[in-house]
Amino acid sequence: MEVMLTVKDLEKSFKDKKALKSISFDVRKGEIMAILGPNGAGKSTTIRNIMGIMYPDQGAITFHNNGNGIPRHKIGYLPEERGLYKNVKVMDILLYLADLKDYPLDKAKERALQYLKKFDLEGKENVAVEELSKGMGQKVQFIGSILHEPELLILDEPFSGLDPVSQEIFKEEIRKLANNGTAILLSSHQMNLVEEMCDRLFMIQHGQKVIYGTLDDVKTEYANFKCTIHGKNEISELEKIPQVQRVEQNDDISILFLEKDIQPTNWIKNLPESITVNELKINRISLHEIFIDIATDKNLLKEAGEANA
Ligand SMILES: Nc1ncnc2c1ncn2[C@@H]1O[C@H](COP(=O)(O)OP(=O)(O)OP(=O)(O)O)[C@@H](O)[C@H]1O
Repeated sequence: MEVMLTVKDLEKSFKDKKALKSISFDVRKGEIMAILGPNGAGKSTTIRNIMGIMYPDQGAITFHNNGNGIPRHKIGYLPEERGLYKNVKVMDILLYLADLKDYPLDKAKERALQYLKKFDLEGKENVAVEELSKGMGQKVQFIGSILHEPELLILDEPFSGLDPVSQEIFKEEIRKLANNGTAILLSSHQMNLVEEMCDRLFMIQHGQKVIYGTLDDVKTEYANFKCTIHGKNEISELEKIPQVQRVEQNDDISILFLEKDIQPTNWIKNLPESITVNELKINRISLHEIFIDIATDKNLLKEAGEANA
Protein backbone atom coordinates (compact mmCIF):
# COMPACT_ATOMS: atom_id res chain seq x y z
CA MET A 1 0.00 0.00 0.00
CA GLU A 2 1.21 3.48 -0.91
CA VAL A 3 2.82 5.28 2.04
CA MET A 4 1.32 8.72 2.59
CA LEU A 5 2.99 9.89 5.81
CA THR A 6 6.32 8.75 7.24
CA VAL A 7 7.45 9.68 10.74
CA LYS A 8 11.05 8.71 11.37
CA ASP A 9 13.02 8.79 14.62
CA LEU A 10 11.11 11.71 16.07
CA GLU A 11 12.60 13.18 19.26
CA LYS A 12 11.11 16.03 21.26
CA SER A 13 11.95 17.43 24.69
CA PHE A 14 10.28 20.10 26.77
CA LYS A 15 13.05 21.57 28.93
CA ASP A 16 14.64 18.46 30.47
CA LYS A 17 11.60 16.23 29.87
CA LYS A 18 11.91 13.91 26.90
CA ALA A 19 8.35 13.70 25.53
CA LEU A 20 9.17 11.66 22.40
CA LYS A 21 11.94 9.10 22.05
CA SER A 22 12.65 7.83 18.57
CA ILE A 23 9.08 7.59 17.32
CA SER A 24 8.77 5.98 13.86
CA PHE A 25 5.70 4.83 11.95
CA ASP A 26 3.92 5.36 8.66
CA VAL A 27 0.36 5.89 7.53
CA ARG A 28 -0.71 4.43 4.20
CA LYS A 29 -3.31 5.34 1.62
CA GLY A 30 -6.73 3.96 2.46
CA GLU A 31 -5.95 2.79 5.98
CA ILE A 32 -7.04 3.84 9.42
CA MET A 33 -4.03 3.87 11.67
CA ALA A 34 -4.60 4.38 15.39
CA ILE A 35 -2.16 6.21 17.64
CA LEU A 36 -2.81 5.09 21.19
CA GLY A 37 -1.34 5.54 24.62
CA PRO A 38 -2.15 6.57 28.18
CA ASN A 39 -2.59 10.23 29.14
CA GLY A 40 0.68 12.07 28.72
CA ALA A 41 2.22 9.33 26.52
CA GLY A 42 3.05 11.70 23.67
CA LYS A 43 0.24 11.29 21.13
CA SER A 44 -0.69 14.95 20.78
CA THR A 45 2.96 15.99 20.75
CA THR A 46 3.51 13.57 17.84
CA ILE A 47 0.48 14.96 16.01
CA ARG A 48 1.50 18.59 16.66
CA ASN A 49 4.92 17.87 15.20
CA ILE A 50 3.34 16.31 12.11
CA MET A 51 1.10 19.36 11.73
CA GLY A 52 4.04 21.75 12.08
CA ILE A 53 2.50 23.34 15.18
CA MET A 54 5.80 22.56 16.87
CA TYR A 55 9.10 21.29 15.55
CA PRO A 56 10.92 18.10 16.52
CA ASP A 57 14.40 18.26 18.02
CA GLN A 58 15.37 15.43 15.71
CA GLY A 59 13.80 13.16 13.13
CA ALA A 60 11.96 13.54 9.87
CA ILE A 61 8.34 13.79 8.81
CA THR A 62 7.70 13.23 5.11
CA PHE A 63 4.66 13.12 2.90
CA HIS A 64 4.72 10.69 -0.06
CA ASN A 65 8.37 10.02 0.86
CA ASN A 66 9.26 13.44 -0.45
CA GLY A 67 11.51 15.69 1.57
CA ASN A 68 9.80 18.97 0.63
CA GLY A 69 7.67 19.24 3.74
CA ILE A 70 4.02 18.50 4.14
CA PRO A 71 1.62 20.26 1.74
CA ARG A 72 -0.93 21.78 4.14
CA HIS A 73 -3.81 21.72 1.67
CA LYS A 74 -3.56 17.93 1.39
CA ILE A 75 -4.01 17.43 5.12
CA GLY A 76 -7.17 17.58 7.20
CA TYR A 77 -6.85 18.02 10.95
CA LEU A 78 -9.34 17.78 13.79
CA PRO A 79 -7.40 19.01 16.83
CA GLU A 80 -7.92 17.78 20.37
CA GLU A 81 -8.77 21.33 21.42
CA ARG A 82 -12.09 22.07 19.83
CA GLY A 83 -12.88 25.62 18.93
CA LEU A 84 -14.42 27.53 16.09
CA TYR A 85 -15.03 31.26 15.94
CA LYS A 86 -18.16 31.65 18.03
CA ASN A 87 -20.07 34.43 16.32
CA VAL A 88 -19.60 33.20 12.76
CA LYS A 89 -22.23 31.33 10.77
CA VAL A 90 -21.68 27.62 10.12
CA MET A 91 -21.40 27.95 6.33
CA ASP A 92 -19.06 30.96 6.61
CA ILE A 93 -16.65 29.10 8.86
CA LEU A 94 -16.72 26.03 6.59
CA LEU A 95 -16.00 28.13 3.50
CA TYR A 96 -13.26 29.99 5.38
CA LEU A 97 -11.59 26.69 6.30
CA ALA A 98 -11.88 25.44 2.70
CA ASP A 99 -10.43 28.72 1.43
CA LEU A 100 -7.42 28.32 3.75
CA LYS A 101 -6.75 25.09 1.86
CA ASP A 102 -7.19 26.75 -1.56
CA TYR A 103 -10.24 24.60 -2.27
CA PRO A 104 -12.75 25.96 -4.85
CA LEU A 105 -15.55 27.67 -2.92
CA ASP A 106 -18.47 26.57 -5.08
CA LYS A 107 -17.43 22.95 -4.66
CA ALA A 108 -16.85 23.52 -0.93
CA LYS A 109 -20.35 24.94 -0.55
CA GLU A 110 -21.92 22.00 -2.35
CA ARG A 111 -19.97 19.52 -0.22
CA ALA A 112 -20.72 21.45 2.98
CA LEU A 113 -24.48 21.22 2.33
CA GLN A 114 -24.19 17.49 1.63
CA TYR A 115 -22.23 16.89 4.81
CA LEU A 116 -24.49 19.06 6.98
CA LYS A 117 -27.38 16.92 5.80
CA LYS A 118 -25.48 13.72 6.45
CA PHE A 119 -24.58 14.88 9.97
CA ASP A 120 -28.14 15.82 10.81
CA LEU A 121 -27.42 19.56 10.61
CA GLU A 122 -29.53 20.36 7.58
CA GLY A 123 -30.74 23.95 7.69
CA LYS A 124 -28.06 25.04 10.19
CA GLU A 125 -25.83 26.71 7.61
CA ASN A 126 -26.88 30.20 8.68
CA VAL A 127 -26.82 29.52 12.42
CA ALA A 128 -23.97 31.04 14.43
CA VAL A 129 -21.49 28.53 15.87
CA GLU A 130 -22.21 29.77 19.42
CA GLU A 131 -25.82 28.59 19.08
CA LEU A 132 -24.77 24.99 18.41
CA SER A 133 -24.48 22.29 21.06
CA LYS A 134 -21.01 20.89 21.78
CA GLY A 135 -21.64 17.78 19.68
CA MET A 136 -23.03 19.85 16.80
CA GLY A 137 -19.96 22.09 16.95
CA GLN A 138 -17.76 19.03 16.80
CA LYS A 139 -19.60 17.80 13.72
CA VAL A 140 -19.05 21.17 12.03
CA GLN A 141 -15.36 21.07 12.92
CA PHE A 142 -15.10 17.53 11.56
CA ILE A 143 -16.79 18.63 8.32
CA GLY A 144 -14.28 21.50 8.16
CA SER A 145 -11.42 19.01 8.38
CA ILE A 146 -12.62 16.92 5.39
CA LEU A 147 -14.31 19.45 3.12
CA HIS A 148 -11.19 20.00 0.99
CA GLU A 149 -10.81 16.24 0.27
CA PRO A 150 -7.53 15.78 2.14
CA GLU A 151 -5.25 12.87 1.26
CA LEU A 152 -4.21 12.56 4.89
CA LEU A 153 -6.66 13.10 7.74
CA ILE A 154 -5.51 13.45 11.33
CA LEU A 155 -8.21 13.06 13.96
CA ASP A 156 -7.29 13.74 17.59
CA GLU A 157 -10.00 12.22 19.81
CA PRO A 158 -12.80 12.61 17.26
CA PHE A 159 -15.36 10.72 19.36
CA SER A 160 -15.01 12.53 22.68
CA GLY A 161 -18.26 14.14 23.74
CA LEU A 162 -20.35 12.50 21.03
CA ASP A 163 -23.55 10.60 21.74
CA PRO A 164 -23.73 7.00 20.46
CA VAL A 165 -25.74 7.95 17.35
CA SER A 166 -23.26 10.67 16.39
CA GLN A 167 -20.41 8.26 17.12
CA GLU A 168 -21.89 5.85 14.59
CA ILE A 169 -22.19 8.62 11.97
CA PHE A 170 -18.53 9.62 12.55
CA LYS A 171 -17.41 6.00 12.43
CA GLU A 172 -19.23 5.35 9.19
CA GLU A 173 -17.89 8.50 7.57
CA ILE A 174 -14.30 7.85 8.69
CA ARG A 175 -14.48 4.30 7.30
CA LYS A 176 -15.93 5.61 4.05
CA LEU A 177 -13.12 8.17 3.69
CA ALA A 178 -10.53 5.42 4.18
CA ASN A 179 -12.30 3.19 1.64
CA ASN A 180 -12.06 6.06 -0.83
CA GLY A 181 -8.30 6.26 -0.31
CA THR A 182 -7.77 8.81 2.48
CA ALA A 183 -4.94 7.91 4.86
CA ILE A 184 -6.25 8.38 8.40
CA LEU A 185 -4.30 8.80 11.63
CA LEU A 186 -6.68 8.54 14.54
CA SER A 187 -6.02 9.13 18.20
CA SER A 188 -8.64 7.77 20.57
CA HIS A 189 -9.01 6.41 24.07
CA GLN A 190 -12.08 4.39 23.09
CA MET A 191 -10.51 0.99 22.56
CA ASN A 192 -13.74 -0.67 21.44
CA LEU A 193 -14.01 1.82 18.57
CA VAL A 194 -10.33 1.47 17.72
CA GLU A 195 -10.73 -2.29 17.68
CA GLU A 196 -13.75 -2.02 15.38
CA MET A 197 -12.30 0.53 12.99
CA CYS A 198 -8.54 0.49 12.74
CA ASP A 199 -6.38 -1.47 10.34
CA ARG A 200 -3.10 -0.88 12.20
CA LEU A 201 -2.09 0.67 15.46
CA PHE A 202 0.85 2.35 17.11
CA MET A 203 0.93 2.54 20.88
CA ILE A 204 3.17 4.91 22.79
CA GLN A 205 4.02 4.84 26.45
CA HIS A 206 6.37 7.36 28.11
CA GLY A 207 7.16 8.76 24.65
CA GLN A 208 8.29 5.37 23.31
CA LYS A 209 6.83 2.77 20.99
CA VAL A 210 5.35 -0.25 22.76
CA ILE A 211 3.20 -1.72 19.99
CA TYR A 212 3.14 -1.29 16.21
CA GLY A 213 1.31 -3.48 13.72
CA THR A 214 -2.04 -4.69 12.45
CA LEU A 215 -4.68 -5.48 15.02
CA ASP A 216 -4.24 -9.16 14.18
CA ASP A 217 -0.45 -8.98 14.59
CA VAL A 218 -0.86 -7.22 17.89
CA LYS A 219 -3.40 -9.71 19.16
CA THR A 220 -1.28 -12.63 18.10
CA GLU A 221 1.92 -11.18 19.47
CA TYR A 222 0.73 -9.50 22.66
CA ALA A 223 -2.68 -10.83 23.42
CA ASN A 224 -3.01 -14.05 25.27
CA PHE A 225 -6.15 -16.02 25.73
CA LYS A 226 -8.36 -15.60 28.74
CA CYS A 227 -10.73 -18.14 30.17
CA THR A 228 -13.87 -16.98 31.92
CA ILE A 229 -15.36 -19.49 34.35
CA HIS A 230 -18.74 -19.07 36.02
CA GLY A 231 -18.88 -21.13 39.22
CA LYS A 232 -17.78 -20.85 42.87
CA ASN A 233 -14.03 -21.44 43.05
CA GLU A 234 -11.18 -20.50 45.37
CA ILE A 235 -8.85 -18.06 43.64
CA SER A 236 -5.84 -19.91 45.11
CA GLU A 237 -6.99 -23.14 43.42
CA LEU A 238 -7.39 -21.41 40.08
CA GLU A 239 -3.94 -19.82 40.37
CA LYS A 240 -2.42 -23.31 40.68
CA ILE A 241 -3.71 -24.41 37.28
CA PRO A 242 -0.77 -24.76 34.86
CA GLN A 243 -0.19 -21.90 32.41
CA VAL A 244 -2.41 -19.47 34.32
CA GLN A 245 -0.64 -16.12 34.50
CA ARG A 246 -3.05 -14.37 36.84
CA VAL A 247 -6.67 -14.56 37.98
CA GLU A 248 -9.24 -11.83 38.46
CA GLN A 249 -12.31 -12.79 40.44
CA ASN A 250 -15.63 -11.10 40.93
CA ASP A 251 -18.06 -13.14 43.03
CA ASP A 252 -18.54 -16.42 41.19
CA ILE A 253 -16.99 -15.26 37.93
CA SER A 254 -13.27 -15.82 37.48
CA ILE A 255 -11.14 -14.65 34.60
CA LEU A 256 -7.96 -16.64 34.10
CA PHE A 257 -5.37 -14.86 31.99
CA LEU A 258 -3.33 -17.55 30.27
CA GLU A 259 0.30 -17.65 29.30
CA LYS A 260 1.38 -16.85 25.81
CA ASP A 261 1.35 -19.61 23.18
CA ILE A 262 -0.99 -21.94 25.01
CA GLN A 263 -3.03 -24.35 22.94
CA PRO A 264 -6.60 -23.70 24.17
CA THR A 265 -7.92 -27.20 23.43
CA ASN A 266 -5.01 -28.90 25.25
CA TRP A 267 -5.26 -26.45 28.13
CA ILE A 268 -8.98 -27.21 28.59
CA LYS A 269 -8.33 -30.96 28.53
CA ASN A 270 -5.95 -30.56 31.45
CA LEU A 271 -8.27 -28.57 33.70
CA PRO A 272 -8.58 -30.20 37.14
CA GLU A 273 -11.87 -31.97 37.76
CA SER A 274 -12.16 -30.32 41.16
CA ILE A 275 -13.08 -26.89 39.83
CA THR A 276 -16.72 -25.88 39.49
CA VAL A 277 -17.73 -24.94 35.96
CA ASN A 278 -21.26 -23.74 35.26
CA GLU A 279 -20.15 -21.90 32.18
CA LEU A 280 -16.77 -21.55 30.49
CA LYS A 281 -15.55 -19.53 27.57
CA ILE A 282 -12.18 -18.79 26.02
CA ASN A 283 -11.43 -15.57 24.14
CA ARG A 284 -8.45 -13.60 23.08
CA ILE A 285 -8.06 -10.65 25.43
CA SER A 286 -9.39 -7.40 24.02
CA LEU A 287 -7.41 -4.38 22.91
CA HIS A 288 -8.82 -2.62 25.98
CA GLU A 289 -7.21 -5.26 28.21
CA ILE A 290 -3.92 -5.15 26.31
CA PHE A 291 -3.92 -1.38 26.76
CA ILE A 292 -4.58 -1.61 30.50
CA ASP A 293 -1.95 -4.30 30.95
CA ILE A 294 0.65 -2.17 29.22
CA ALA A 295 -0.38 1.12 30.74
CA THR A 296 -0.43 -0.26 34.27
CA ASP A 297 2.81 -2.23 34.01
CA LYS A 298 1.20 -5.63 34.49
CA ASN A 299 2.50 -8.92 33.13
CA LEU A 300 2.23 -8.28 29.42
CA LEU A 301 4.49 -5.26 29.53
CA LYS A 302 7.46 -7.45 30.34
CA GLU A 303 6.66 -9.74 27.43
CA ALA A 304 6.01 -6.77 25.15
CA GLY A 305 9.32 -5.29 26.24
CA GLU A 306 11.10 -8.54 25.48
CA ALA A 307 9.40 -8.79 22.09
CA ASN A 308 10.42 -5.23 21.28
CA ALA A 309 13.97 -5.52 22.55
N1 LIG B 1 3.95 22.56 25.56
C1 LIG B 1 4.42 21.71 26.48
N2 LIG B 1 5.29 22.10 27.41
C2 LIG B 1 5.79 21.23 28.32
N3 LIG B 1 5.48 19.92 28.38
C3 LIG B 1 4.60 19.47 27.46
C4 LIG B 1 4.02 20.33 26.47
N4 LIG B 1 3.19 19.59 25.70
C5 LIG B 1 3.23 18.31 26.20
N5 LIG B 1 4.08 18.24 27.24
C6 LIG B 1 4.41 17.03 28.01
O1 LIG B 1 4.77 16.02 27.07
C7 LIG B 1 4.23 14.75 27.48
C8 LIG B 1 3.34 14.22 26.36
O2 LIG B 1 2.15 15.00 26.29
P1 LIG B 1 1.05 14.79 25.17
O3 LIG B 1 0.08 15.93 25.27
O4 LIG B 1 1.70 14.56 23.87
O5 LIG B 1 0.36 13.44 25.66
P2 LIG B 1 -0.91 12.68 25.08
O6 LIG B 1 -0.48 11.29 24.82
O7 LIG B 1 -1.51 13.43 23.95
O8 LIG B 1 -1.88 12.71 26.35
P3 LIG B 1 -3.48 12.82 26.53
O9 LIG B 1 -4.03 11.46 26.24
O10 LIG B 1 -3.62 13.18 27.97
O11 LIG B 1 -3.99 13.89 25.59
C9 LIG B 1 3.51 15.00 28.79
O12 LIG B 1 4.39 14.67 29.83
C10 LIG B 1 3.23 16.48 28.78
O13 LIG B 1 3.22 17.00 30.11
